[in-house]
Amino acid sequence: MNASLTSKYLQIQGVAQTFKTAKGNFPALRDIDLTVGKGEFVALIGHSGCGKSTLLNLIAGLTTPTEGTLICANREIAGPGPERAVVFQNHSLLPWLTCFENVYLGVERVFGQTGIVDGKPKEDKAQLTARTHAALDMVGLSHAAQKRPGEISGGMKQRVGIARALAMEPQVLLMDEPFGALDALTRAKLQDELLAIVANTQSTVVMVTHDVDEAVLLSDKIVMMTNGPAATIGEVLHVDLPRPRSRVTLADDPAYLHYRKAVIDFLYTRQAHVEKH
Ligand SMILES: Nc1ncnc2c1ncn2[C@@H]1O[C@H](COP(=O)(O)OP(=O)(O)OP(=O)(O)O)[C@@H](O)[C@H]1O
Repeated sequence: MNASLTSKYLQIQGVAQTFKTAKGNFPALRDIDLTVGKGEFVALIGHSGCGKSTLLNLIAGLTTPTEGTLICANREIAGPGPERAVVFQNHSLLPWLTCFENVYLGVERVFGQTGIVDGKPKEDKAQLTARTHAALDMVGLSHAAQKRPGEISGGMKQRVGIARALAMEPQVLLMDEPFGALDALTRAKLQDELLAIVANTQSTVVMVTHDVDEAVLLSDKIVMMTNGPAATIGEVLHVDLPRPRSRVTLADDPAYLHYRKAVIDFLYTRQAHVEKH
């Protein structure tokens, strides 16, 4: 892969999104320009309603922009694709299937179809099963493969959602507040697991979060968004902390505290949220 494609793997150019509502047009996003390099970890942070999920959905190809273009690996994003997998906050597992079956479903869709998918030929059942087990193993859930979502904890369900996305071997992992609904300890554990997995898979990640510490700990770039309506990118903070990162070591690292303060200043001083009544 050439250097220019590596540094401009994901390109968002002049993107705007306006929704048609009963009360007329609602401009959610305007003038979004962003470049993400291959293997970069990017956090989208901003106050509630500023358009983080709207931007993520555009990258996922679940919606199309009113203006502008999104490009992934030199190709315009025209819809969802197996190279971009999404992990939602509420894990969205099918309750009647086991953890194994929930992951297998996605694996089969990407690698089990007849014909050539993403340059790879069709795989047989044994190969699909092996892929599924490998993904569950990566998130430490081999022991729960035969359990149904109703029989496991929230953190475990979230892990299944991550395993399902990872099993598709996506080039880009899109995560919409994946740990938002979890308690602080489970959240910390999954953040550490995600750091290790991404270091291993070299995936490009775009993650929506509300959590300043999560953004600084995980990211290479923090994209800070202004308040809506017509939200845009206020500032991009480059986080140059060496990897692997340890939350314990970083807790009193001056560079970490500097990045943390920069995000807090942006959110609570420059973009102080004004509640609308
Ligand atoms: N389909 C839609 N139709 C109309 N308005 C929408 C639609 N989707 C989102 N919006 C509006 O666009 C704005 C951005 O929404 P979005 O969900 O992207 O924000 P967010 O930053 O992800 O919020 P949160 O952090 O609370 O999840 C909000 O004002 C929302 O009400």
